[in-house]
Amino acid sequence: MNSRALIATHNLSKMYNGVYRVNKVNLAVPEGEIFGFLGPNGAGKSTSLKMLLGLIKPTEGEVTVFGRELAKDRRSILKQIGSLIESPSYYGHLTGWENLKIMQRLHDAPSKNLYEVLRIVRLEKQKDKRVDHYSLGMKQRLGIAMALLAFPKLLILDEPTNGLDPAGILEIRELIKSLPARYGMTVMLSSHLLSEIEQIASSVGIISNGHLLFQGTMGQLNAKTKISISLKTSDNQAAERLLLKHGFQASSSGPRLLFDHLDDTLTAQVNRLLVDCGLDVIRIEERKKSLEDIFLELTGKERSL
Ligand SMILES: Nc1ncnc2c1ncn2[C@@H]1O[C@H](COP(=O)(O)OP(=O)(O)OP(=O)(O)O)[C@@H](O)[C@H]1O
Repeated sequence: MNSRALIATHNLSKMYNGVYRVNKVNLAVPEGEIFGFLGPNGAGKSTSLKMLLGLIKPTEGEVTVFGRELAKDRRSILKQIGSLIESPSYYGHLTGWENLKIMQRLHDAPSKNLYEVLRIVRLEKQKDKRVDHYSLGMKQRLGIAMALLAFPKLLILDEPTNGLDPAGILEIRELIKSLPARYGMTVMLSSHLLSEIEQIASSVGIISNGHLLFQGTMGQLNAKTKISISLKTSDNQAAERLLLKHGFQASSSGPRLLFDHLDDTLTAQVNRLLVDCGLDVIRIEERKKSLEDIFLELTGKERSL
């Protein structure tokens, strides 16, 4: 990654009851990006995020944020991070405004920020309602407003769209996406949904069973999706032998022959070779390995270890 890593971890690990739930994770979250931390339930996302925020102590490894070691400079680092981990904490009997006011004083943030964050999360009209009477989506937006109050350089959000309805998800997604350009923030957020990360993140880290399996830009992850040509003939075994003689290696057998890296010209050549040798070509299909396939492949492999 080209830009500076705002968060970097070195062999970050956490053991619970003799089992490593986070295992030698080396994260590099680039500045100014939205970094999606993706993994199935129980993969170790929340545990990792809690270590980044100094909420729990790593069993091993180090966390560096803004180029400074978290263990040595905890207070000043945490002052510049906004976060929402698990459900937002608030006083239900107080209004949204009163809750924000408490946070604003705690953070020593300018009071004009109160209006600004309310506007960003679109809670201006409900600010005088008791939070007990808020919908789940409103509570989540209040949580994000609290995390934004001091306009931190870094925002860490654990499953921010969890439990929201589709309209709420869309709204929060658009809001988060606007933060790097509008306020120069770096955002790290976790999700167990590939579709969510795909739509929001510019960089991604994939974790499963405590291991970081992939880290890079969304473009690098997308580059792993590949097109293959699937072939069905009147005699697949004969076709496979014939094509191999001409330098075409099938990547998998079964009812279809699969070939990687066949462009249009080579596909036409394969077709001609088969027909010329008296083999009927019944189907030629293009198959694209989706991101979902790759995600399942990555996490599935890990599961079977
Ligand atoms: N305090 C704890 N004590 C013991 N085990 C824990 C503790 N916290 C988490 N774990 C275990 O560590 C593993 C990772 O949990 P974690 O909450 O980090 O996963 P996650 O990726 O955030 O998934 P989810 O989305 O389901 O929360 C799980 O198996 C969980 O049961």
